[in-house]
Amino acid sequence: MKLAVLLCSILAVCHGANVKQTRTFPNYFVFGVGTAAYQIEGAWNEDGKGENIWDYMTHTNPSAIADLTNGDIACDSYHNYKRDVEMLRELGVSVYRFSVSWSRILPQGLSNYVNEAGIAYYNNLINELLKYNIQPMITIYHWDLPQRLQELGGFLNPLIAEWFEDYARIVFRSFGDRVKYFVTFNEPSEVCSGYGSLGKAPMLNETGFGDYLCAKNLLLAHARAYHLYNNEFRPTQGGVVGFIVSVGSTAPLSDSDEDKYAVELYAQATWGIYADPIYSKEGGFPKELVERVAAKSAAQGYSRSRLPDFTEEEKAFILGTSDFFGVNHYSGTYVSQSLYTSQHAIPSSLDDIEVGTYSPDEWLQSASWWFKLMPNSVYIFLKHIHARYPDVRIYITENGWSTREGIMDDERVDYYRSALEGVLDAIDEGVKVHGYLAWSLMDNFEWMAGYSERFGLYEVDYEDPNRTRTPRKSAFIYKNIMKTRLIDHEYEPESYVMTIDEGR
Ligand SMILES: C[C@H]1O[C@@H](Oc2ccc([N+](=O)[O-])cc2)[C@H](O)[C@@H](O)[C@H]1O
Repeated sequence: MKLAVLLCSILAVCHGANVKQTRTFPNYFVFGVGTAAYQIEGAWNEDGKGENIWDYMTHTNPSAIADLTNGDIACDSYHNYKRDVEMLRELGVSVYRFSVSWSRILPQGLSNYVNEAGIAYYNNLINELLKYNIQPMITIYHWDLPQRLQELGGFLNPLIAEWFEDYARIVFRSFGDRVKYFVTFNEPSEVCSGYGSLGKAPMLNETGFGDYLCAKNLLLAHARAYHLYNNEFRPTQGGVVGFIVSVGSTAPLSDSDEDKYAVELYAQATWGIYADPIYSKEGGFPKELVERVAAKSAAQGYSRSRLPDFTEEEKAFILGTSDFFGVNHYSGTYVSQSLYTSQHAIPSSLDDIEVGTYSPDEWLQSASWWFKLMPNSVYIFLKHIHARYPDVRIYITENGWSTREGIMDDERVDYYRSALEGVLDAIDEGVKVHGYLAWSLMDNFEWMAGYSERFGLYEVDYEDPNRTRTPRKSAFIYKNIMKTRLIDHEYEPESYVMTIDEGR
């Protein structure tokens, strides 16, 4: 036992190195990393790829992005995918989550024309991964809708469910013989924020309408793809299909019943709206949210609720359509009814529930304005999901920390160590967490923040035409955690030269 750990056990007061150090991750637990197509691929118009809503938005409205950049080249993974797989081997991950670009596969979004060069690119990547025993996890949709479909209304058009089903069929048919983990949608809240705010493409800003309509259509699209897999592909391919929700951690600002209820309302409005229809016992949108939006809509003079509800048939069609709960987690906040101010956009979902949030100044600020470190946040959100849906199998599909440029990223090292302690704490208490995928394999195009925020285990040099990737300190630390299956707070890399371990 190392000296610091020994002292810790004697004093029983630990900071960083602590008595839990020997806890190991269970055998069933998988580790990996994630990326997304628009954020890394580049080659925005190469080999027949069609335009998507991020191409369109960044080209027609460059000032929407903090540093006026775009994903035209990004990490150039379209040409560098073999180096990406080499990095995965260096790290020793067992799962790589990446997304496929709808408009690289179907340039116009619709299934009449398949771009074989796009299919070939993903086949090459998948085959390279499997050569080294790395399991691919495909996200079918990570925010990059073909522009043509946006011109037809995008997620505001109920036909999106059919368009998505057709696209998913091509993905399952092309890759499902080798890929056993699929995710239909990454973070519906962020997809739909593109229809209810200026925060994401296509920046429609139909607040309190567009986001709700998108939620309904997206859930129906997801369910169609899930049933399609069940009926046509699962019998021969035998994989799993999940859905990824972004869940922040929350705590009531005070012990009052109002603030405890505010936690519930906030959960309903920010993630229950997407998760309850699939994972709850009864299905459908969360009850109080439905009531509140209906009441607010009536008070605002609308003759029907701005939240279009499901029919009973639709509820049944969506309920249970996920084989696991994929969760992306970053920030946390205190919530309270007393913090609500009527300065929220009206109408909007936060105005509908009349709840406000607060993150103390003492919480460490990441490089992303929206992301402060709430103490114990990973444990808190895992317990919250478990309490809401006790039987569900959870995979943390994204978690990480943003910094500016620099290789010695001790903040990120501390972040990963304490996040993974939170995972172990939750597992100890019966939460069914089966995997953890760090965000991200490498720095990439961080949506509205461009390249100004960095989430990578590997730093990417955007000045270099080859987009050289260099491992950060956190890459060595995460590698050691995956290799030993425990969190050694004392571990320091012997050198900062990355190699591939035998057998990887
Ligand atoms: C850094 C990754 O963020 C994911 O999306 C978000 C965005 C905003 C929040 N939030 O809590 O405010 C959480 C997650 C996204 O899926 C991924 O692509 C990365 O950009």
